[in-house]
Amino acid sequence: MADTPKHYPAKSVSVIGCPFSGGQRRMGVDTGPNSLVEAGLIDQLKGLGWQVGFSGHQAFEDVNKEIAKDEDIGVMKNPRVVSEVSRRVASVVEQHARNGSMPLTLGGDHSLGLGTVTGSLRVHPDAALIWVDAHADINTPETTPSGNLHGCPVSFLLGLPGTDVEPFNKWTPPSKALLKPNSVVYIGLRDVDSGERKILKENNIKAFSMHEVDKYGIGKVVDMALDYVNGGEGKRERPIHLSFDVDALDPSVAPSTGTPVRGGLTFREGHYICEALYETGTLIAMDLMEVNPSLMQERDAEQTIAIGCSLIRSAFGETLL
Ligand SMILES: NC(=[NH2+])NCCC[C@H](N)C(=O)O
Ligand SMILES: [Mn+2]
Ligand SMILES: [Mn+2]
Repeated sequence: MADTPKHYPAKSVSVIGCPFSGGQRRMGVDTGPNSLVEAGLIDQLKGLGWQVGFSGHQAFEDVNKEIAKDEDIGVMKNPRVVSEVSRRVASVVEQHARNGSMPLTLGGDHSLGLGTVTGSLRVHPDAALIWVDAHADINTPETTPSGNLHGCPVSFLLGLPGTDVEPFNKWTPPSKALLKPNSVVYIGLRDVDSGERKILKENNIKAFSMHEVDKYGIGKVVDMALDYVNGGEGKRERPIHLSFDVDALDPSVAPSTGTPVRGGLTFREGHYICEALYETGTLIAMDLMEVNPSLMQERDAEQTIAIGCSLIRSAFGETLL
């Protein structure tokens, strides 16, 4: 059991609330971070023995104001706003990680993952990415069926063909991509677009879909994922950035999210992933994304917020016994 994280000097976490919804089209996901904090997340983390830094949510008002004016580029929706927010998030995450405090980013939509993972990799260039999601979020501006950039962050992180587009290439040019295809592992996939499927195959990207979760069980899947990124059975050293989209969970468990897909992770499977990653001591950052409290009924929203908090607690050391 890890007490001090292996890649940080102390149990210190910085909570980065990102009230942002411009990577998709449903209202309300920008209120996710505040709902998680209002539900008591900060004190819960303190209760687990962490020093918690939180001084209010990121101020994106000035960027958000530009949304109405932000014309499509090709099929991309809100490209300038998404790019600017990711750019800022990358530098905030980077600063906290450099100061020795683990960034915990609360979304907001998953386009924010472009920023969080970029920030992590600037400080921990050898980090691997574990992306827990119903979706692969690896569309490029050429393959995206929706134009919603929350379906694209991983392709930008990898600098795939098609991502050399303005305004993203101004600050994160594909030629300087920090993430390699063999440093990514997916868990929970079940809604992958045909263009994404091709990208996953061509780049040989490791993915455990719900089919593998059913076949092997979550314990084995997480072990295989960790063995893969660490390059050896039982090796647990490599820094890991966990990007958790709450829609990885089944909609019966986490209903208040913008793109729910049935057949997802159970309550325990979701928590198990977080617990197992905590146990390795190698987590260097976590994202909890796509909690949208304004969808569904109030009871559903409360349930989803509560689960967001408990997934985070599991990743920060809450145990059952
Ligand atoms: N982060 C998410 N919830 N992504 C959903 C993406 C859905 C679809 N693949 C798209 O590109 O539009
Ligand atoms: Mn998703
Ligand atoms: Mn996602």
